[in-house]
Amino acid sequence: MDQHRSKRRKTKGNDPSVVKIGDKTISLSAFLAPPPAKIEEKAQSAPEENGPVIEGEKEEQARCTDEIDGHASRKRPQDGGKKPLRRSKQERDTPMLKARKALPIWAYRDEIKASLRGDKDILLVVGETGSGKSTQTPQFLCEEPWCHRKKVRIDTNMVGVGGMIAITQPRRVAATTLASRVAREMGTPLGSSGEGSVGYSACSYKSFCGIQTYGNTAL
Ligand SMILES: Nc1ncnc2c1ncn2[C@@H]1O[C@H](COP(=O)(O)OP(=O)(O)OP(=O)(O)O)[C@@H](O)[C@H]1O
Repeated sequence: MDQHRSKRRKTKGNDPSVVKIGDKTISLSAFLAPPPAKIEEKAQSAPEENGPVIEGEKEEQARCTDEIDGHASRKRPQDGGKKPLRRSKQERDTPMLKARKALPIWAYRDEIKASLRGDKDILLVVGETGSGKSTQTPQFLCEEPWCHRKKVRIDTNMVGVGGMIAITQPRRVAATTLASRVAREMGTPLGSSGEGSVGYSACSYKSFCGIQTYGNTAL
């Protein structure tokens, strides 16, 4: 038994990569050492191992200064081969924001916002059905400083004015659907429904949007 075992496997000297089976000596060094080409390949891919970069993200990193909803996102200086620059979750476009950006009206958002600055009070927007007039225009405008709620003095009283966008829809179902859609796009909960009107409290600027059917009073 001992003789049989010693015949099966003997190593030569202290070299662990050499195995002796019977009267044959086999060197495993070629199998144990990684091939040189692979080492080179690994060295090249090493920086990516610091943090996997999602496909297309490199491009996005380069476009880090892209405007998102009118706010320029932060851009970090190139750090010479350190960890790849990654955009935070908030900076990445959500599927909803991507869908908004794909609407025809998105390209005109700056023009729409600029048109109502200064002393201009009225803007008529004409666009195809589904181009984003109802869902997007209020979201563009509620970011404007003039749309924010302000306190003004009337006689001796300080009163809050502005901070409201009223949107009319001819049918209650249409109003509810629109309110629900815009609330989802803005990431705000739907407001409580008042009698004969539907509305949602909107956006972090504390503006308020009321979506109404004709004939109802503003929220
Ligand atoms: N409730 C909803 N669910 C899913 N997508 C919606 C919803 N409401 C609107 N959308 C999407 O938003 C896009 C813009 O809709 P919006 O109502 O703003 O267009 P519109 O220009 O006002 O159309 P219309 O002239 O018919 O009122 C639609 O094309 C659709 O893709």
